[in-house]
Formats: sequence, C-alpha cells, structure tokens
Amino acid sequence: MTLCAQNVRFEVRGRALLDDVSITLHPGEVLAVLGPNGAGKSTLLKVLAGELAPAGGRVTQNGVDIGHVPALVLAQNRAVMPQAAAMAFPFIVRDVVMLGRAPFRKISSRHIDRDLVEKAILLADIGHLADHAYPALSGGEKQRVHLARALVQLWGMPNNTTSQSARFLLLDEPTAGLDIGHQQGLLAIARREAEDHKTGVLMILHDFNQVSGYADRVVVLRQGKVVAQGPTDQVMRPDLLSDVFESPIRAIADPDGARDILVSSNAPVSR
Ligand SMILES: Nc1ncnc2c1ncn2[C@@H]1O[C@H](COP(=O)(O)OP(=O)(O)OP(=O)(O)O)[C@@H](O)[C@H]1O
Repeated sequence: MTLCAQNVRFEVRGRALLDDVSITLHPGEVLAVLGPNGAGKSTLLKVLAGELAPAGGRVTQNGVDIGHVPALVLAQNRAVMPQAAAMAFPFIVRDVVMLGRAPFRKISSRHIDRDLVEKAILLADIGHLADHAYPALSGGEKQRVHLARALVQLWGMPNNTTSQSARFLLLDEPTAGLDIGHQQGLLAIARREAEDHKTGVLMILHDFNQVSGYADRVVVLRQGKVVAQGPTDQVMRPDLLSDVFESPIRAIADPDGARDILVSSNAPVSR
C-alpha cells in the first residue's frame, strides 16, 4: 500500500520537467521534497496526485495504476493542498472547508460532515474566520482554510476500519505565508496524521530545518531529476545541500536541540 512513481517522465513541449523520477511514499511516513526553484517539485506532486499524466513511467496508488483509479476513489484516498495562489472560491470559509467532504457525499451524513468540518476548523485555528468570506482572507489565513479542507477529505469516514487502502496527504509548500506559530502548528498536524492515522504525507518544503525537524525521509530534485533520496539525517548534509542549491550551507550546533541547525554560510552569525 504505497503511492509510487516509477521512472516517471513528464514533458511540456519536448522539455522534460521530470526525468526518470522514482519515489515511493509509504503509509505512516513524512516525506519531504526539496530542491531549487523550477526543479519540478510541484510538477511531481501533481503527477502523484493524478492531476498530470506522465509521458513515461508509472504512478500507482495502493498498487493500481493511477490512470485507472476512478476520480472518486482517488479523491477518497488522497488529499492535496496546492499552492494557495491559484485558488479563488466565492464562498464563506466553512463552505470552502466543506468542499473537502464532496467525495463522501453519497456515503456520509450531514451530521458527520459538520462534526469533521468543525474539528478541522479548530485544528487549523480558523474558528474566528469560519463565517467570513473566503476571498477577503489574508494569504496565510487562506492557507489554513485549505489545510482544513484537505483534512476533512483525508479523514474520510470516521470509524471505518474496513478500508484496505492507505491514505495520502500531498502538501505543496504548506508553510509558505504562515507565521512561525502556524507553521509549527501545521507541521505538527502533518506529523500527527502520519503517526496516528498511518497517512503517507508528502510535503514540498524550502526550509531546511523544517525538513530536518519533521521529515522521516527526503527526496531532492534538481532540474527534473532525483539527485538524492534517503533518511533525513543522511540527506540533509551541508555538502550535498551546498552543491544542489549552489550556495554555501553549513551546520551549527544547537545547544538546546537534538540536531544541528542548517544555515546559509553567508548569513551573519553575530555582531
Ligand atoms: N504548464 C507548464 N508549461 C511549461 N512549463 C512549465 C509548466 N509547468 C511548469 N513548468 C516549468 O517546469 C519547471 C518546474 O516547475 P515546478 O513548478 O514543478 O517547479 P518547483 O520545483 O515546484 O519550483 P518552485 O520551488 O519555484 O515552486 C519550471 O521551469 C516551470 O517553469
């Protein structure tokens, strides 16, 4: 039971945006995708979500070629939080969150849907915004609405212990635009979903220390190719990151923390 890309190639007008990419997302793990701007991270997420069809290779969800999985079944087993900029909904916040329940319309009840929506609204800390017009929200507030929408989709049918399918949560730069408290809150929610519900969580992140702190494994993309993947402590090395990002990165000891902090070498340390 995995979400798996095998030797995936994706092209636009003859240019390969993804070239021979193979990754596997397992239930219960947090996998971070890291790489410079334009490396193909969002494209990979869309291919894994079934939104883009690869020109070569295969994407399988729970063992089935994703192109053969009916859209409704796909929506019942994976939730996507895309980059917020692309979205415009002329609804109030609670109704935007409720959109996440659409795949369960035939099997759920209003009562269940409302309970899950209220739970997600609390988790995403948007209770004070629930009756506001979505378009009037700030960028970070909109991000949190989409987190709640993705969560109610991911939660499916509560107490359904018969489902044989693993669930997956795909997050495209979920912390972008969030203040530091809400960034930590979102990352903690993602980790809990992986640990408590055995969800496979994939997150595109740019912050090295968020990757080190929250991911079990990391995939590094550059120019459409996987240049490194493995356990977080093996991949998040200053030499590897300096090479991939063409910018000097170094690790400094955190006297209060379990792991080193990764910083740009050019950053002033102290005055
Ligand atoms: N529909 C498209 N048509 C043409 N080129 C595209 C299209 N979508 C993406 N690209 C190009 O493919 C490359 C990869 O884009 P992608 O959005 O996947 O990168 P990314 O790694 O997510 O970048 P960022 O960190 O900036 O979000 C970029 O050079 C982008 O310009």
